[in-house]
Amino acid sequence: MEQKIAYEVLLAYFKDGSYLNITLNKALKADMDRHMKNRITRIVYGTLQNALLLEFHLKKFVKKVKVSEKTILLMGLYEHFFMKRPDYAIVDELVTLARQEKGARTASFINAVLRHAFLEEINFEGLSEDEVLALRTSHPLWLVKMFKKQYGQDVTIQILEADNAIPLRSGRVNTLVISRDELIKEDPRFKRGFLSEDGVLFEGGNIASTDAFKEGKVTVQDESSQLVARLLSPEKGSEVLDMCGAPGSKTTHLAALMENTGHIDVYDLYAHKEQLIQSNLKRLHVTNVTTHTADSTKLAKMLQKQYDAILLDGPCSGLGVLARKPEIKYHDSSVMDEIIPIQANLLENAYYLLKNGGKMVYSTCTLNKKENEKQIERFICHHEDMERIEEHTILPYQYHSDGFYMCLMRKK
Ligand SMILES: C[S@@+](CC[C@H](N)C(=O)[O-])C[C@H]1O[C@@H](n2cnc3c(N)ncnc32)[C@H](O)[C@@H]1O
Repeated sequence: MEQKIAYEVLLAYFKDGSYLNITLNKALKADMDRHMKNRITRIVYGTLQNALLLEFHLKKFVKKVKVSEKTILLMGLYEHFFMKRPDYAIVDELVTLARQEKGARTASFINAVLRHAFLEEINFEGLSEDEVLALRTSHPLWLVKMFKKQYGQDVTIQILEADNAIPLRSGRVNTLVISRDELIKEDPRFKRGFLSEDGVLFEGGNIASTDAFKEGKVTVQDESSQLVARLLSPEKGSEVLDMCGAPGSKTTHLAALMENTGHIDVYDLYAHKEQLIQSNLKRLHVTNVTTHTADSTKLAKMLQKQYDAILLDGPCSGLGVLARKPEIKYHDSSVMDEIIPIQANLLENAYYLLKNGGKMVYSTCTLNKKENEKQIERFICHHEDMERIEEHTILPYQYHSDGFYMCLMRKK
């Protein structure tokens, strides 16, 4: 049963590029046993996080496989090398799965390949140090080289290893409705987080299936992402702009910090995403926000007003969230080059929309310094009246959280 569910989630990713976290959350039913949910999650995430390494080993035994066969074989190799389950149990379960899904011929093929592949260790002979590191941690070589250049060898190794950890199930208590202590008392499956003062960690599977979530007492948000709204800390009663807001995690946090006073305008490029923000506003009892669909690179020309506080949590390469979204590391690196000028353009718009004496936060969930520190250095260079107040990079291994960059600035 577990193998079949994990197989279906992984196959949907390998075949159609579906979002892993969305298909997995749909597959984990509320009435499933907690240990079963954990095992399925581990097989799904572990297999995809380690896919480059597992494919490297697999290529020694088969040259061409169908996507359904590849999915089963990678699962088997993951369970053998990382979960250390007995080989006979892995083969038995996966051969049965292959027979049910694809018939007797596929089952005997899977049986033969797994038995051979389990007999050998993974062999990196003849590869460079960087190539071995890239394969061992299943990251593309360009990314390993980029991190090494920007962070040095030791930090890079820790980042790459943290990218292969199973992410925590983190949430943010909605202080408009309940305090963190009260929530934990109501449902003891929630524990205090250790990074954000609004953070909780959940040990019962999917937070979105709890009553607390449905009643708007808690929302799904990584703890490092929760530090962003607190860094901006808008005053009660102030005018706030959130330039890239969907699905609204930080907008709703800003609203909670403002205790539903003042006003927040939130924008996103896509109409369907504006609806996501609206449904989160409703669920989380937020009443001081107006949503808009527009391109925020054109906002300074469109709007006549200026704001006391601005959040720019824009598009980025997502290299801080590889544990949660391992599929990102297999994307083409050219995406990054396209994003950098868009981020610079969004920053320019933020500058013109900010009042003198106003504050803004620029944040990303990436660790690429060209999108973070370097982007802000260039921005500040162009605007002498902008002052950098605080800048933080959270690396994913430090708190078992997403990696995040955030910078608080003030306009003089
Ligand atoms: C990192 S996500 C924002 C997450 C959000 N702040 C939250 O905490 O839930 C970046 C968002 O920027 C939006 N976006 C990208 N380009 C944009 C643009 N030119 N104008 C407005 N929104 C944009 C994307 O649709 C995406 O929803």
